[in-house]
Amino acid sequence: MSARQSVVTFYYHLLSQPSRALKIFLDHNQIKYIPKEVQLAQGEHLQPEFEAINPFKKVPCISHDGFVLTESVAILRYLCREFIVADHWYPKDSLLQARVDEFIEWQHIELRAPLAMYFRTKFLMPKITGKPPNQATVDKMYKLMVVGCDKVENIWLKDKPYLCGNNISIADILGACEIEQPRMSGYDPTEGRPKLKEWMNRVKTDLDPHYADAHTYLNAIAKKSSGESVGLSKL
Ligand SMILES: N[C@@H](CCC(=O)N[C@@H](CS)C(=O)NCC(=O)O)C(=O)O
Repeated sequence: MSARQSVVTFYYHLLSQPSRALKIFLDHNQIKYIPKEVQLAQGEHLQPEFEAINPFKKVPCISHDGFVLTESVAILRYLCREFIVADHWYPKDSLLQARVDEFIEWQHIELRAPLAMYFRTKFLMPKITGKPPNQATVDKMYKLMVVGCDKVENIWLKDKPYLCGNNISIADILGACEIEQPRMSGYDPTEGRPKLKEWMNRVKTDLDPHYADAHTYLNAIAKKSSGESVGLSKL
């Protein structure tokens, strides 16, 4: 267990993919934390009080015994060092750890960027601004999103049950939370991708009830015809 005495203070919002990944990891590993939901729709993250905590004005971030850390990947690695968690989450073995790092580095640009941008341009910004989406941008993001999801199906999951080998790791939590995001804008990456679908089910089974809990709000939006009739008061 951590040498530090205080519990983690966790700033998050559940429509944020990396926030969900962190919440699932904290809950699953029974790491005590004080939850601080940051109301993005109300611009709470832009207020001086939050800026004083995270100058980047984004979620997630944590504060642990006065040590503030941003960036979900850095936070997950920190938690794996500071708390007693099973080795498979971020293996100490150099080669196994390198495989986890390989996915985490890859996913920022090739998975997270297009999936998040598709969600943002097709669903989120029209909701916020009341203006129709820029179709050319939506189409561009759609194509990149399909390429990213195909790479998960055909390369990352080609011959192994989890993204980085035979065991679940922080890569799987981060990856699964990204894959969930475009469902809110009407695109389900598991359709037509059997390996990805099986892997998502495997990850959910491993992490429930915490996985389902973190995705309650997202599932409600995804269910209602791409969220058209769901308000974003909690965003
Ligand atoms: N690379 C960061 C991404 C953080 C990020 O982009 N957070 C988004 C939500 S997913 C946010 O807070 N956006 C608010 C804004 O940009 O105004 C991480 O992985 O933690």
